Amino acid sequence: MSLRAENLYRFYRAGDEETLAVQGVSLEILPGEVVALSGPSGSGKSTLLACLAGTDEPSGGTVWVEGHRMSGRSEATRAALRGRHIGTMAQSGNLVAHLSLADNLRLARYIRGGRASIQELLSDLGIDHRAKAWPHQLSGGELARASLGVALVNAPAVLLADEPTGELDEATEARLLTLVRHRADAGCAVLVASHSPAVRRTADRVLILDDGSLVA
Ligand SMILES: Nc1ncnc2c1ncn2[C@@H]1O[C@H](COP(=O)(O)OP(=O)(O)OP(=O)(O)O)[C@@H](O)[C@H]1O
Repeated sequence: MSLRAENLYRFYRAGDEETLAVQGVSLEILPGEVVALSGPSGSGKSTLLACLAGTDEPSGGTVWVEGHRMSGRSEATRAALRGRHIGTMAQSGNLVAHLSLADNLRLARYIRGGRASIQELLSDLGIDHRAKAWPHQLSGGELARASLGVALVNAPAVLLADEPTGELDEATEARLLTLVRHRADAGCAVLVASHSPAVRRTADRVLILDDGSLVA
């Protein structure tokens, strides 16, 4: 179970111009696996992740999460499925600027119906001492861990991360990847889109996208 996609396509159309960002991608991510999604800039990684998360709708093909069909459903249904089963962590972060770190986590927990202890989560992430800080007061590494906290607040079955370590130094990246690995060991299915060699080394498998198609 966890995450499965079959024959996904995503076209973008702007006037006469058409971009085929994802072409015939099939994949499955199982509980306990960390899978890296690699590929050159513009190869379709973010587009594929958005289709898997249900924030975008594929032009063709099907996505299932925990056995529920995600694609071809209304936006509200996709949002409900995502809230229940998927944690997402994006390049641009996922924190509300005018709330403290702890309040961000409380808000995410409220929206997604989780029951996790915020204190415990902050302490697992090693940022409990920053609970009252606002996002702009956090370092890059703290911000990345906070974003991971928001993604994990309802203990999702699937974690989808888009370049989560892009702006981190090596030590901070290693720390974040250890946290991700612990979640996988607890049964989460993890897919991380990244250019980073450290992410590829941490992963159990590496998928490579080229021009929208999986080539490995
Ligand atoms: N909203 C959009 N409208 C039109 N074309 C788009 C849109 N979003 C992405 N594209 C195009 O789709 C292709 C795949 O883009 P995508 O962002 O998925 O690649 P990526 O592998 O994540 O790139 P990067 O590693 O640079 O983040 C690119 O050619 C991009 O220009």
